[in-house]
Amino acid sequence: MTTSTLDAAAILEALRPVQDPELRRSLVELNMIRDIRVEPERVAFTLVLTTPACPLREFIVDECKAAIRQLAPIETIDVTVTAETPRSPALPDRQSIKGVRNIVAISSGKGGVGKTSVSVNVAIALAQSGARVGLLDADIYGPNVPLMLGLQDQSLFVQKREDGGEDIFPLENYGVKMVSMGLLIGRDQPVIWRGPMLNGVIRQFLYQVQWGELDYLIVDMPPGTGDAQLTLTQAVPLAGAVIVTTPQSVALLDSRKGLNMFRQLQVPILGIVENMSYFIPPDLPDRQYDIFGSEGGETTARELGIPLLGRIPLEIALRQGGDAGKPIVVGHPESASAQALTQIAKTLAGRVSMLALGAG
Ligand SMILES: Nc1ncnc2c1ncn2[C@@H]1O[C@H](COP(=O)(O)OP(=O)(O)OP(=O)(O)O)[C@@H](O)[C@H]1O
Repeated sequence: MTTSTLDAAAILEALRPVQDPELRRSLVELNMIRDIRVEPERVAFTLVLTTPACPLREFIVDECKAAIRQLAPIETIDVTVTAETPRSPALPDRQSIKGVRNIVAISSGKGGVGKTSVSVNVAIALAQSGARVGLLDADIYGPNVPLMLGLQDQSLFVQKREDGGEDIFPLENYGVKMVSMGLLIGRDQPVIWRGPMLNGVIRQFLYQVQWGELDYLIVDMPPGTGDAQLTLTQAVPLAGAVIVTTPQSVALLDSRKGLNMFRQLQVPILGIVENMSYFIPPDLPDRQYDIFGSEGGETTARELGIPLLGRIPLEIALRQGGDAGKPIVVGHPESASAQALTQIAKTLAGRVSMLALGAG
């Protein structure tokens, strides 16, 4: 079959009924189909997704090919997939960070639930998908991000500007740019900052870092709902917040307090991540033990009307990866927890784009 009777306009019309499954709008109307080329016996075009981490990439490509083949039985259809991540809307009383399209807060009601592990692995998984990613470790009470990224022995480069201000340059590993309050404060210094002083530091920190162009800035928040959380939430326009819980704490009031804070400040809740959901023994990786029951996260998410972004098993390799500065999505991408984290990153990216395009 040749393509002699076809032109780019015909291809575009054939693709018009194909919808973005999440946005439920035509790919053509969303300007996601570009650069159509019709050659003898071959059609090629570029598909511009709304996030490099699109969870439905393959599905959309297949739908496009099927739609074109309904028009004519063309064997060779080459689709070049790229992405342009939309920018979260600006808010009148909040100051955006230059070059940063979407800021995502990772929070938890209490400490030790795995918030930092989720932040680090999700950031790397997004970078692995091709996104430009930054990670801001704002958890001054447990600044473990540098350790988990294998950057604990480095120091931040701070440069004085002519106007008297300072520029802070992020460190980078596994494709993720990172700054940590911990690196700035110094590891041996006790964190004695309170209220106003801490708030000033957080603000300085947000706007002085030279991130460059980022699709996502992941912020590892301090646990709970204190001053630091309020400052962060009120300073920058957040694309949304993720709440990390464990099966035991998911039903507790703690995490609901966090939800209420974000709701009151009009920050969209992107979803709940249930960590340490079940146990996978290292010597029997096909087994899974639901130590705490298996319904908690799902039930709570449903009750609260918030998506459950995913459940991450308790796996020794996850802790070991964090301790060794080689997070599990890098060290053991085949493991159940790495796959859960990668899927969470994709779902999250999809939600952020949906909200940015006003389709939440
Ligand atoms: N799914 C998991 N499987 C195994 N170990 C885990 C898992 N999630 C977290 N951990 C381990 O639990 C400990 C606490 O995790 P992490 O530091 O990510 O939690 P956090 O909520 O950020 O804590 P903090 O409040 O201290 O910042 C770490 O040693 C981490 O490696």
